[in-house]
Amino acid sequence: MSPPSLSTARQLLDLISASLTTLEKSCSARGVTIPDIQDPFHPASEAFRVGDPAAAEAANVITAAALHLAAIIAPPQNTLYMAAGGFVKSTAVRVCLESNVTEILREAGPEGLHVDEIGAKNGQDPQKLARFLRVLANHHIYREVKPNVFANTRISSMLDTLKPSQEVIANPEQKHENTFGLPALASHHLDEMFKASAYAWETLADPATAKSGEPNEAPLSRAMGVKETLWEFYARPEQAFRQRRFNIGMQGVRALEPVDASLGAFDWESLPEGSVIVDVGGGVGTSALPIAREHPSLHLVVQDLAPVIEDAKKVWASKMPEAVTAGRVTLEVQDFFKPQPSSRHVSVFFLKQILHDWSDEYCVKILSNLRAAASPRTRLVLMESVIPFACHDPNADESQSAIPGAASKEAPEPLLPNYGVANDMGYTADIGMFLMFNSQERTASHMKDLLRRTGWKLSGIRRREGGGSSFLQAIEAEPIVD
Ligand SMILES: C[S@@+](CC[C@H](N)C(=O)[O-])C[C@H]1O[C@@H](n2cnc3c(N)ncnc32)[C@H](O)[C@@H]1O
Repeated sequence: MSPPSLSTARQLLDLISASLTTLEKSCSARGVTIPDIQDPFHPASEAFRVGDPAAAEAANVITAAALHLAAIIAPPQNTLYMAAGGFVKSTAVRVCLESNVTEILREAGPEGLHVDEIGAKNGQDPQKLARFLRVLANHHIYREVKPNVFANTRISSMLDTLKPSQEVIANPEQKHENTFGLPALASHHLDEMFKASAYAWETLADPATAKSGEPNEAPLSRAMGVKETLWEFYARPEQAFRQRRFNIGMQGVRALEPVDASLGAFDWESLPEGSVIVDVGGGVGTSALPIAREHPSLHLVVQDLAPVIEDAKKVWASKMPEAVTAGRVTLEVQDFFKPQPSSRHVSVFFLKQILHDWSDEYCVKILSNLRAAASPRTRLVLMESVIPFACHDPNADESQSAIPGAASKEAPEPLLPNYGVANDMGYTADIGMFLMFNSQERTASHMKDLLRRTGWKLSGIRRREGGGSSFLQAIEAEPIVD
C-alpha cells in the first residue's frame, strides 16, 4: 500500500523549511544575515535576498508558500476581508504617511513613542491615530511596543523621507523634494490612484466607458470629475504639487531599476559600426546613456516630445556632451503617433515602458508607424513587464520551443506557477495602469498578438534573473515579411 500523499499544507511547510535552509546557507556563505523586522530598512538590509539567485529564489518560495499556507488555514472570511478591506489598510498607510509618523518614530528610536506624543508633534487626534497604527501593526508595518506606544519596523521605515520631522511637518509642500522617491510614489498612489480605484466599477458599469481605451475616460477622470488625461489634469496650475510629486515618484521607480537595464536588453555588440538605434519615447535618454557609453560605434537617436527633448539636451550636456557634438547621439522631437522620418535606415527601434501607458488601439498606431519605417533587417526591442498567468500555461512548452524565453519560470508545486502574491507588483502595476490611463501591462501571448496585428513577429524574450519576476523583460520582434 502506498503511503498517503502529503497534504498541500504539509507540502507548503516542507517547501518553506527546505528553502529557509537554502537561504541560511547562502547567507552564511556570503557573511550576511536575515534582518530583524524591527530594524530600519537600508539597501544593505536586503543583501540576504539579492546577490545570489538561489537566495532570491528561496526567498520568493518562502513568501509564496507562507501566504498560500495562511490562505488554506485561516478562516476564509478573514482572507476575503484582507482583500475586500484593502481600503482600510490603504487609508491607514495614507494617514500615517501624510501625518509624518515614520519620521517622528525614527527620531524616537526602537523604544517607540506614546501616541499622545506623536499627536502632540503632528497635530493628529491620538485616539484616532492609535487605531490606524494598530491596524498596520497587525501587518508588521509599525509595531505596538507596549499599549499605545508605537515604533517603526523595516517596512514602515520605507515611508521615511529621511528629513527631520519638524521640517516635513512645517513644509508639507516641500516634503518630497530631494528624497529617493518611494514616499512620493506611495503618496501619489494613495491619493490619485486610490481615488480613481473608488470609481473603477462605475467606469466599467457605464456602457459609455466600459470598453473604452481612451486615456481621458479612465477611472481617474471620473474620480476627478474631468474629461482629461492624467497629463492634462496635472497641467492645471492648481495641480502643481501633484505633478511634482508624480515626477519625484517616477525617479524613485527608476532608482529601483538597474541603471544599465538597457545594456542587457539586446546584443548591441552584434550591430555593425554606425548602426542606428532609435529610442522611441526615450525621455531624457536614461536608457540611451549606458548604450552610448559602452558602444561608442553606434548612432543613438533619442526621440520624445519637445519639452522633454529640451530637458534631454541639458542632461546630455552635463553627462556626455561630446556624444551629441560628435553626432553619435541625436536628440529629436518626434511624436510616436506620427510617421517616422522616411530616409533613415534603423537597425533597432527601442521602446522602454511605452506600450504599458497605452491601450491596444493606441499601441497599434505606435507599432504600425514603426513597422512602416522598418526594413526587413530592423529589430524591435520592447522593455515591458510581461505578466504570467496565475495558472500553468498549457501552450507555454510549445511557445517556448518556438520563441526563446516566451515561457516564464514556474514556481515548484503546489505553489501557484507565477509565485502568487510573492510576485504581486506587476499585477498591481497592471491595475494601476487601468485606473490612471485605461492602459495595461500585458501577458506574453497578448504582446505576441499585438505585435502580429501590426506586422511584427515576436522572436524572443530576455528574462532577468530572479524567481518568476515579471518586472521589465526585453521583448524582441522582427518584421513579418510576406
Ligand atoms: C513612461 S515614460 C518612459 C520614458 C523612457 N522610455 C524611460 O523608460 O525612461 C513615457 C515617455 O513617453 C513620452 N511620450 C508620451 N507621449 C508621447 C508621444 N506622443 N510621442 C513621443 N513621446 C511621447 C513621454 O514624454 C515620456 O518620456
